[in-house]
Amino acid sequence: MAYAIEAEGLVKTYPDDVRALDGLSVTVGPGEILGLLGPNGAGKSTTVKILTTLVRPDAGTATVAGHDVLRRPDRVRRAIGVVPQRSGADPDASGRDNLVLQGRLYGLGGTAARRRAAELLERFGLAEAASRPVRTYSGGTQRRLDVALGLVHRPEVLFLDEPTTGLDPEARASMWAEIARLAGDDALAILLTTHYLDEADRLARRVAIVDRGRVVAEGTPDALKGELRGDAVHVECAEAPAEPLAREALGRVPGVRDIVVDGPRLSVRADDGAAALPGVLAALDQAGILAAAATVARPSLDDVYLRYAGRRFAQANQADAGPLPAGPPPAGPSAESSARAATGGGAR
Ligand SMILES: Nc1ncnc2c1ncn2[C@@H]1O[C@H](COP(=O)(O)OP(=O)(O)OP(=O)(O)O)[C@@H](O)[C@H]1O
Repeated sequence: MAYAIEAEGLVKTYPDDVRALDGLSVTVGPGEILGLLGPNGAGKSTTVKILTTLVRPDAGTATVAGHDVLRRPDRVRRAIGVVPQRSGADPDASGRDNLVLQGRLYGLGGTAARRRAAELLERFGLAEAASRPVRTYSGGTQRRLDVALGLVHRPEVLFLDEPTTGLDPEARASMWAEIARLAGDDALAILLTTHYLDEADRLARRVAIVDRGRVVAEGTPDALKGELRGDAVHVECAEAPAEPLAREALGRVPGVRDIVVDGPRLSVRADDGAAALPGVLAALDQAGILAAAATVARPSLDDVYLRYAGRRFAQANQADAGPLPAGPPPAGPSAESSARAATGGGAR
């Protein structure tokens, strides 16, 4: 299969030894949405910048729409649409004028640019707002215009960098529907970065979980979740226990595996979470560890992240994952072999 995006072993170190990418590899096929999911600082934007020719990698290779990003950046740029985190629209110009200008920048004649602008205004439900200055737009309307701007020149590959950050639930849902249509009807290859687990779960056919500059797991959301046999049992302790003590106590509970101790939050897996819960609480009690709350849940992408990155997604986000100069491998099983299993061998 010819990939629309193929990146292999990307490495990028910024000044002061900030290792933003540490051997990241991804592929995206035509008509496919790949969700690049990771907490703040994981390396998602740097990946997008390399693939859109804005930043040079220190090592690794990448082709986009069949063109090498280092050797043919001009061709790559013509083949891609980019919707950056921060809107590039002129706030004082109208939505229509922004679209027409974008068309002219891509070499369309005046009539063709106006025709394309009208098409996109219609398609993205912007016809009513078309003549108003962009600064009067709501967040959702502005974001729809940003996507329309990325599509003016009919790209083959679309990069969406956190497309729904800051949008209200209704605007997010409508953006999700539009993105799904772009991959479905228009067969665009879409690389979407997000730090919303639910967004990746809903929208992406495949998800690559990025942590500290590398892909730690990749597959369909269902395959990734399906790999986690059984239920997740989460216990929130009144205060953070000593890790060896908590591990030892939980390790004695029959049928319990994949123990993660993350401050006051303890997590294990069990085939039948509800049946295991009393034993888990009793073991903690015996060890003098006071549980404040406990939940049993079917696997979520958060559990997938926890398994491969060794910490909870929200915590990594808050902590600003930050760079690791030469960090240790994540906790858990061999990320690469499991990731391959999740995708039937297709993971990179
Ligand atoms: N121009 C730069 N100079 C120095 N360090 C940088 C630069 N750009 C990014 N970094 C650092 O590289 C790491 C990865 O950043 P990147 O923006 O790629 O992550 P991200 O996953 O996109 O995060 P976010 O969701 O916050 O955008 C972070 O530690 C960031 O601080």
